[in-house]
Order: sequence, then structure tokens, then C-alpha cells
Amino acid sequence: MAVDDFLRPMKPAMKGGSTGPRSVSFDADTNSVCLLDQRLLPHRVVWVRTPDHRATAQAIRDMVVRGAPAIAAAAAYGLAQGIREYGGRDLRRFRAHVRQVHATLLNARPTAVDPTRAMQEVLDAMRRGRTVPERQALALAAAEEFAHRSALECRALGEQGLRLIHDGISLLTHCNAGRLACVDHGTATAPLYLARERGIKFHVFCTETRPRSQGAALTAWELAQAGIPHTIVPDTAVGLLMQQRRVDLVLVGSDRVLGRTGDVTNKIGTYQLAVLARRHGIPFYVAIPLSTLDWHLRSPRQIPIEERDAEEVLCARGAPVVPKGSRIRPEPITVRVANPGSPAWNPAFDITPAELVTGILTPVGLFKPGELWANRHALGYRTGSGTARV
Ligand SMILES: CSC[C@@H](O)[C@@H](O)C(=O)COP(=O)(O)O
Repeated sequence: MAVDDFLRPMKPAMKGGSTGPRSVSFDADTNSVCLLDQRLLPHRVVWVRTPDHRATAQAIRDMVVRGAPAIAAAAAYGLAQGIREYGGRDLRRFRAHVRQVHATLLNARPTAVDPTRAMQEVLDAMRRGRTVPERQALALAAAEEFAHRSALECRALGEQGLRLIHDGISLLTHCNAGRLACVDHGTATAPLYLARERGIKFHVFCTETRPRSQGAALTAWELAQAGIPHTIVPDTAVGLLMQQRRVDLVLVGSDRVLGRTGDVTNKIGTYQLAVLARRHGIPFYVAIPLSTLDWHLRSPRQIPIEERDAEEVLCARGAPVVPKGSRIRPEPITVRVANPGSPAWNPAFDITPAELVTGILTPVGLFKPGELWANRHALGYRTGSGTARV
């Protein structure tokens, strides 16, 4: 069954200290995860809620919610939601139920490490309870705590990143590493929002980010709402843009940074941006909350790269064009672009080697990729095998 068969429309709730309704939140009364449906942006602003953990996993897989910190919060809430679905008192059966809920959410999208880490926090907190109801309450409190801390970390990231944004600069970002991709504030965009608030003048180039167009649809939407001057460029125009010296720095997010090596996984196309940036002597920065650090994997070859449906490459999604000034808001549609019957390959992420990365911006400071391991304790290092303990 498609995710749309499960989603329920809703009104967003505001949380204290946030810059707007959070893109991911939880409603304890209905035991549902509340999401802004990112597949419909910028054409429609529709808030939905997922009635059970299976629907939450499906919403992550179908990219109703996307972006590493946002899917981490959704997975943490989804785990708490599934844990709260259990009606019995028997601890042995409860553990088996938790294992099944955890596996369902873990398999939704494999590349970002943030959901794994967020769900481990929920499981660790839950184990402190003795009875089923105690464990259910602790699981939800831990999911709320993760989402809250994630938002605070993104805000701190913004403050740390202000040092990169000077009057008159022009920067390039890829995919969407904004508020939509996080609980709040964004990663790569967090310094931009703060810089804008402080009256710094700068320009942002957003890559279109085919095949799902997160840059053209989501980053441009966010920047327009914040009044930040920006230009959408085709992914294929970046070489020319850099050759013409129109970019001073590149700032992107990430789905998994290896704490041991400094290698960076991010949206497909990031690697070629980093190669071009090096060719043109342009600094290349990556902004991450602490949940994006993977302290477990030793080699980038171990990183699982998600491959998505070929249809995303063969087709394009958008809304029909209407005359300027028209009040009609047409429904988003999918159109076929490619030659019917031709196959396509659709890897969703790539890996940028540490040697191409100038700096990793974190909530606790700016580090060279090779400095992460030496600073691991300040960066929230977690021991463990990487295998979940339920
Ligand atoms: C803070 S977002 C960092 C990354 O998650 C982002 O750049 C990205 O690659 C998102 O990919 P997506 O496939 O849209 O979930």
C-alpha cells in the first residue's frame, strides 16, 4: 500500500524557541508522528501525521520526510510510537516487538547514520525502565530529547559557521541541508539564517540536485522565505560557475561523516562539487550535528549507499505552469522525461574523500577532517559495536 493511504492531514504545532513549526514532531495524544510533506513543496504546504510505526517507516522511505537529522528525529519518534503500540505487560514479548519495530525503521533508508544513532539513544534510555509502561514513557522522553537537542545543535552550528559568511561573498550549496532536512534551523543553512539576521549581505547558488530536485524545490523555497538572495543552477553548471570565479566557498550538509577518517557521505553529486572546488582553489565545508558522526566504521567502503527507484531519474516531478499572477495552484504531477524503456541507475549518495574537505563545521567548532578522531570526546564519541541493543 502507498504511504498516501496511511497519512492523515493535520495542523502543525509550534514548539518553544523554534523559528517556525518544526518539520518533525510528535503528538502523544494520538501516538502519531507529525511531518511537513516535503514531496509536495514548494507547490503545496501540507502537514500530515503517520498513525503507526509502519507508516512512519514508509514516510521515511518515500521521502515525505528527508534529510539526515529530520529522518533521525522521525525514526526516534517512530520507534517510541511503535514501542507505545504494545498493549501487553509481558517483557519477553515486548522485547521481540521492540526488535521488530526497530528493524522496520532501520531499514527505511540505509545511508544516513543519524537514525541509527537516534534510535540507539531511545533504546538505551528505554532499558532503564523496569515495566512495560515505564519503558514506553522513557522511550518517548528520549525521542523528544533527541529532537530537542538536534534543534539546539543546529542553532549552535549556525553560530559556529558565522565566521565563514562575510559581506559580499557568494557561496554554493547542494541538495537541501536546511530547516526541512532537520528538526529546525538546518545544518548548511543555519549560518545563512543567522548571517541574514545580522545584516550580512551574501548570495547563495543552489544546485538543482537532480533527480529529486531538493535544491531547486526545497532550498530555494526556504531561502526565498527567509529573504536570502539566491540563484538556482543546473548541477551541470557548477564547473562554469567556478571557472568564472563566481563562488567563494562551498557549504553542504552530510548524512554520515566517518569520525576515524573524515570521509563525507552526502547527496549524489557532492563528490564532483568537491573535485571542482579543489581544481579551482575554493574552500569546501561540511556542516553537521553530532549525530552525523559515525565512530564505528573504519573505511568509506563500508558505507551503505542507497540506490533508489530508476523512475526518479527517468521522470521529473513538478506542477503545471500557470500564467504569472494566476491564483490557480495546480496539483504537482510526474512526467516522463527519458526514452521509454531505457534503464537508469539511481544512487542517492556519494562519498567525498577527506582530502577534498577543508573543514567540518560542528556545534562545538570547526575541525579539519583529520582532527575529528583526536577531538572525539568533545564531539560526542560513543563506543559500541554499531549493532543495536534492544
Ligand atoms: C542536513 S541535511 C544533510 C543531508 O542529509 C542532505 O544534504 C542530503 O543529502 C539529504 O538527502 P535526501 O535524499 O534528500 O534525504
